[in-house]
Amino acid sequence: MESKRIAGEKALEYVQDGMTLGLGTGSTVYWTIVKLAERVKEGLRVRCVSTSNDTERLAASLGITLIGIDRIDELDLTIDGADEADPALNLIKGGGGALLREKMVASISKRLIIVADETKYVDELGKFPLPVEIVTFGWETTMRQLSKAYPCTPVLRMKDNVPFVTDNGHYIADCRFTAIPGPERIHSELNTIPGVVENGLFVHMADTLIIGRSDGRTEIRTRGR
Ligand SMILES: O=C(CO)[C@H](O)[C@H](O)COP(=O)(O)O
Repeated sequence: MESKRIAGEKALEYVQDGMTLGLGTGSTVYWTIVKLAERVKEGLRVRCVSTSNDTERLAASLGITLIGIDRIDELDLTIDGADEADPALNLIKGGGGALLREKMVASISKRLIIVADETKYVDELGKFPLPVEIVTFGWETTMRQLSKAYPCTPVLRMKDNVPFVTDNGHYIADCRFTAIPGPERIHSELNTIPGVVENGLFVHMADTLIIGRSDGRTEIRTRGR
């Protein structure tokens, strides 16, 4: 928890007065949001777009100003978490089920900063099952299509013994790969399968990765442009 807190709070150094921000989802960005709320109470002026109902509730409860995504064309900065990040800063996201809104928000952000503890930084993506958001209609068919197209085993995500439903009313298929050596190709191909809404690969999207270490230090990695 401490390394998540360190990473999450460090991201505040990139936030400036007057910015419009994207707020990610999860237990690391939680610390960013709590710290942001402290700064807002001290007078920082920001407007934020949230990536999930959970984040919206948290941010609103802490007095952060929220606006709908449709009210803006571009965000100055989005801060979000990740389930895995590789040296090229490609990511697996969606462990919390918010990948669709997270990707939409990231796609209109001038800069995407990822906050994560050191366990998330990997040489190659793929140990964490890749979350794929799928429509509920014909979900078993979509899962069969996924396992025909890729060397992966899709498992329907469950919560409290019933299928987990995303904020958008969809299911999640967690796809177990042994490795994802070519994330670019898989990322674009996956979304061509009918029934797939979006997948949790974020390719060439993150600009900066803030890694929180268990020894209390942070490490910053930046994507080469
Ligand atoms: O992608 C996500 C939610 O959809 C999260 O950012 C990801 O799962 C990381 O979460 P945490 O910071 O709790 O480890």
